[in-house]
Amino acid sequence: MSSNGAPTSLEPQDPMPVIDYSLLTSGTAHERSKVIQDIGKACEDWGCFMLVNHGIPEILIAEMMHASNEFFNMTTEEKLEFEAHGVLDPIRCSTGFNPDNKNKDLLWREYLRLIVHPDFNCPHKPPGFSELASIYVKKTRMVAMELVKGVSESLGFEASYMNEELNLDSGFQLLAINYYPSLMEFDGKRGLMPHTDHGLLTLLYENGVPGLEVLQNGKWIGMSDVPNAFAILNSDHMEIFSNGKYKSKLHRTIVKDKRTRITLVNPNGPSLDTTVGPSSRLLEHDTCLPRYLPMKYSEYLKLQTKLTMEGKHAFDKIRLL
Ligand SMILES: O=C(O)CCC(=O)C(=O)O
Ligand SMILES: [Fe+2]
Repeated sequence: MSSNGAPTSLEPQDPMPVIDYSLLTSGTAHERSKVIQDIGKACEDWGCFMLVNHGIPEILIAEMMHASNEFFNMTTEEKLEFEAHGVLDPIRCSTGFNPDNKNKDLLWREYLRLIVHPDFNCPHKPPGFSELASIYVKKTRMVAMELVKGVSESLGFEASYMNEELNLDSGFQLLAINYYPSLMEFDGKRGLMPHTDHGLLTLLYENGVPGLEVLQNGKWIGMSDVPNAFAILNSDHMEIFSNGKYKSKLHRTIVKDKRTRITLVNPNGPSLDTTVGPSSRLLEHDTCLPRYLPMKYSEYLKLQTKLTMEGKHAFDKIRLL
């Protein structure tokens, strides 16, 4: 606190914010309004937070982790059926199909990316995986949508505003499962390069093996020390819609632990045909200039894929100021 009692700006040693989801959904009116304030502050000061008491059963998460492990442990031939192609392919798997890909100087991981909303897609094997994933993503989507309502209110709008403006009922949700092999399987560098995600909010759950880091005040900070919590990250379209108030969070992964790391990651975006720009309500004030060019979400995804190959980011193409 400063001498006049107002909160001072964030200090690097401030702990990462922790948000109690249960207060958002079943707290008293006072608790809900306080947690919405906390969400707003977390989104503005950090661009990320840990979410506890999210109500997603630990047993379901453990079963998802187990089934994901089984998926990645299938033979290369079995996984080839789901090999990655275009960015909007409903099922995209990228693994060490070709041993030459395992360049030990590059950060290595395998992944399976599924479009799970508006339509649900999932590999038909291993047995039971699809049924489990379908239950899991319904639950994470519900949490994400409640969080977006809270974010909407924290920006001074009514809870349903972002849902309506961004057509979230037919919103695009992915389930990306990342698999960082154990040191026994692969003794090179395991991780993921610094990046921001597309969409509004990413929900991420890890299997107890740390590695995720966020850039905060010029320092990389680990995001792993809250048990049974989801890491929530602001994504590009949150920054665009809020006209720069809630910044997209730069994150990376470096796995030092020798065990296998698995993460269940849900980016949640608007519907693919929604053109996203700064909220018109935020631009009503004469003094407020748009900081981003509007772009259709599907175009953004395609542009991002193309530019990533060139080591660039789509975000830089639409930033105006
Ligand atoms: O697996 C992780 O630790 C990070 C994954 C991630 O950032 C992503 O899939 O976009
Ligand atoms: Fe990410």
